Amino acid sequence: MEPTTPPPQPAGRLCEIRRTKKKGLGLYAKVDIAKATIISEEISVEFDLGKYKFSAATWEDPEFWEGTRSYRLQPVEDAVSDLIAMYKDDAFVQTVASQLSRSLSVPGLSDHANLFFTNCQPLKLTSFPVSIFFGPITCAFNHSCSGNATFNACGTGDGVNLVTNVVAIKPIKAGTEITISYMLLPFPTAERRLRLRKSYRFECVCELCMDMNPETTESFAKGIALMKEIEAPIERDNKKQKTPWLFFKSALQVAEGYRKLQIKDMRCAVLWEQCASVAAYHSDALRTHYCLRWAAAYWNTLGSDRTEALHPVSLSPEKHPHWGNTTLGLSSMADNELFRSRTQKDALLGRILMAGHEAESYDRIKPKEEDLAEKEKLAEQKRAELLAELGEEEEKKKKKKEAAAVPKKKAKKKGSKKQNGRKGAACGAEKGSEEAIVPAPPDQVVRLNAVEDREQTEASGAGWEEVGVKTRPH
Ligand SMILES: C[S@@+](CC[C@H](N)C(=O)[O-])C[C@H]1O[C@@H](n2cnc3c(N)ncnc32)[C@H](O)[C@@H]1O
Repeated sequence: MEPTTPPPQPAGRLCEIRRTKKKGLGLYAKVDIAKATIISEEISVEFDLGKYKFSAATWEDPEFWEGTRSYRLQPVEDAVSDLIAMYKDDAFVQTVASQLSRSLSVPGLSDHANLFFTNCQPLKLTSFPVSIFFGPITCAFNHSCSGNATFNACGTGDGVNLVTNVVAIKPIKAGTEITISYMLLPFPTAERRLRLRKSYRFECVCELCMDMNPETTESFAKGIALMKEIEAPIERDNKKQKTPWLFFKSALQVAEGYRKLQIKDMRCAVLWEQCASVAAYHSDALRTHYCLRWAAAYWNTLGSDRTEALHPVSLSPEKHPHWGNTTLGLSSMADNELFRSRTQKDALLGRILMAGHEAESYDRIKPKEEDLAEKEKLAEQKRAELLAELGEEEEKKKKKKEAAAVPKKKAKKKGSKKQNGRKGAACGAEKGSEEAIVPAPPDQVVRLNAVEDREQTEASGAGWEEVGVKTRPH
């Protein structure tokens, strides 16, 4: 018998809950919804996943799901009893949790554990893993491998509650089902379905999975190949000892790749934010700027107010003496008298962050020609100073040697010829004090150039990738 369609339930101004054909309940647009509109917003429950010892392995482990009542379900039970205790006054949480709690004490329950998890989303916010237990509206959004909306979790600012909002990533016509992607699924259809089955225990019936059109499949396959290609540097650097520098370098490539693929979700925002943190940590204000702008632009598209929270990222926790402090950037602004007042600083940072939705291309932050000329002049001066310094040093050493050699020379006149032939500096010293400032031996020149190159590059930011990876301390 066909299930009776429940009367539309109030879900908000823009969407309502209805019965779908094959997926139980779902959310439908009541009106035409423009891209980037916040469709729903509600308080959700946040868990510290670490506390319940859910590792990525458990998540993927078929035994975890297949097993009857095994010790593996203990974390679910713990989580549920904590839920009940924590949300005494929340009718929704109480109903779901007590249902789960009852089910959990019956053998053969992996489906119920699954029910719990299908209404949860594992997330890695900041540095700790958390899972979000969705509120009653958010948990009614069905999945699609090419969803027209995305969910997004952000703090309410009180440091306690977590808001989940669902934001349109495409224009959605009235009457269309609103779907989100439960997982990041840059895989071919068969693999996507397998992953969904393993993690969420349903057979996906979304349009992309049902679409056998070779064109779509082919373009999707191309997308995946490209995605793998762009994510390869991070994979590779992860295998090597990952350093912040390497991370930044490959993260930028990935971010650019996401942009080319027109992927616009939390991944992008988080990635740019991480890049910004790395750059800010190293007092690289220009790159901090650049990455923060991208992060802000993505969060904004997702309808998040996280832009506000980005401000602390711009404050470099530690200044590294060697790493390009610029007078233009956020790090130095943070130290400036003018910006000590919080409101002033916030206003300014706000302007900076919001100013460049279409952030300049990476190339544009390379130094201008005239800056380079100026830097070259300075480097030349520095080089001359260093050479002079080295000359003085050499002279001192030479005089010391001379003083030490005089009694020996007297004793062994023949031996002095050999000694002179060996060292240029010593040879010059013997000829007279004007010739004491001799060109440094080749190894010194090389070292000098290396120092100079690095200083120049660090100050300008040019050649950052190549030089940065090799020479910067991590
Ligand atoms: C978070 S709930 C969504 C609301 C659910 N349809 C309901 O009636 O409560 C997730 C469940 O919806 C169903 N579902 C969601 N997306 C689906 C899809 N693309 N294909 C098949 N089933 C889906 C699965 O049963 C899944 O476990």
